[in-house]
This record gives sequence, C-alpha cells and structure tokens, in this order.
Amino acid sequence: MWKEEDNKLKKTFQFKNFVEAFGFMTKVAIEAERMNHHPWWANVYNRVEIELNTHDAGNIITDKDRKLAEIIDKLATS
Ligand SMILES: C[C@H](O)[C@H](O)[C@H]1CNC2=NC(N)=NC(=O)C2=N1
Repeated sequence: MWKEEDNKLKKTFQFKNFVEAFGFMTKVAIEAERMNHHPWWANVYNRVEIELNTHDAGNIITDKDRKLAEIIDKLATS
C-alpha cells in the first residue's frame, strides 16, 4: 500500500535480487519519461523506495502522482 506522508506518496518494493529491482526501475523510468512525471527513488540491492509528489504544483500530491503510483504497482508485478 502507498502511504501518504509529508505530502508524498511513499512505497517500498522488494524484489528477488538487484537485476529484478533494476529491471523494474527501467520500466518505471520509461513510463515516467512518457508521462513527464518522475519519481524520487532510492535503490539498494533488491529494494526500491519510491516517493511521489508534484513540485510543479508546490510539492503536493496530485492526480499525476496517483496515476503514476497505479502504473508503478502494475509494473511491479509484470
Ligand atoms: C519541466 C518539467 O516538465 C517538470 O519539471 C516536470 C517533470 N517531472 C516532474 N515530476 C514530478 N514528480 N513532479 C513534477 O512536478 C514534475 N515536473
């Protein structure tokens, strides 16, 4: 589940290993670029922490963040 904290949507994903985690990040990167909406993220080995908000709207959560979160969830299991 995404949690809302500090005006951000936050979620941590865990994969089998680094290759799986990075493969997921690659898919998210392509979608983020297509949407022109980009995550803050951090990766160590099999873990990817993601935070979403919209700086263009004054660092708040917008529909763009909710849409990207939905897509990220789908990519995590595809
Ligand atoms: C100039 C460019 O379109 C903007 O900076 C876009 C790019 N990606 C973005 N990503 C996110 N997460 N928030 C934004 O406000 C945002 N703005």
